[in-house]
Amino acid sequence: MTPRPKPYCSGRVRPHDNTGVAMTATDVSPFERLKAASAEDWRAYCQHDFVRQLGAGTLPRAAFRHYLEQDYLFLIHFARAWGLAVYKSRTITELRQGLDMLKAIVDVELGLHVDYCRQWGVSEDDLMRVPEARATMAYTRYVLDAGHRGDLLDLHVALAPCMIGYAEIATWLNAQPFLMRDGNPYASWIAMYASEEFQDAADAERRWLDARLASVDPARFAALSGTFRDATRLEADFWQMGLERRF
Ligand SMILES: Cc1ncc(C[n+]2csc(CCO)c2C)c(N)n1
Repeated sequence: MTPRPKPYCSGRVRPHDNTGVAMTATDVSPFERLKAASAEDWRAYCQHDFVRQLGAGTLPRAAFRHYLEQDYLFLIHFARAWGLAVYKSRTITELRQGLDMLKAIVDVELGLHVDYCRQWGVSEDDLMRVPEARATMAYTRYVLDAGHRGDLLDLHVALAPCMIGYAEIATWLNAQPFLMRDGNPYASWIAMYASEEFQDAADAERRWLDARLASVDPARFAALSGTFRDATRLEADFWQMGLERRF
């Protein structure tokens, strides 16, 4: 699959545009500034060994199965997080957005996940019995707590590494020379997150965040950056949990 062009610039400030007028840091989108504030953690998450091995086709199948099992539990808690987004909504538009995400996960994605797990030798009964790993608990409960303590923006920022990270990971993988293009057992996983539908959803989330972040003051931006960094590190821990098959 051909990677799509990035909707935003890379996060580095271009010194000049073609008018010859010096550009400032404000030319970088607010979401890119959020990423830039956690650049090393973001890179460690998006370019984690789990991701690299998945792209190279060398990831042990047992590690991927362990990840898929935990991801089933993860999805259930993410559905709850969108339920919380409904509760935290102040407008009908926000409420409908949360409801649509909640319904998409409950009515569609969980079913697709069960089907996909079956292809990997994990039955629905197996999924029902999976004990929750600590990394799954830590990440999902962190996101729910960020939403409980804060407002809808705090919740969206905590959800951003999930919503946007996977889209960036798929785009990045498709551009890597180490990508196994033929016969990669993980090709359908990469293709799903590289799909136009998924990339469009990530773009919509970037736009939502850019609109909200544009009007926050520096202290609030710093606090949100902390939430974003925490959630990003918890995503990296989730990969590591898969790699080590840890509970
Ligand atoms: C650990 C982990 N992080 C992110 C995703 C991707 N993801 C899960 S739910 C959702 C939004 C609604 O579909 C997205 C993008 C995942 N599967 N597992």
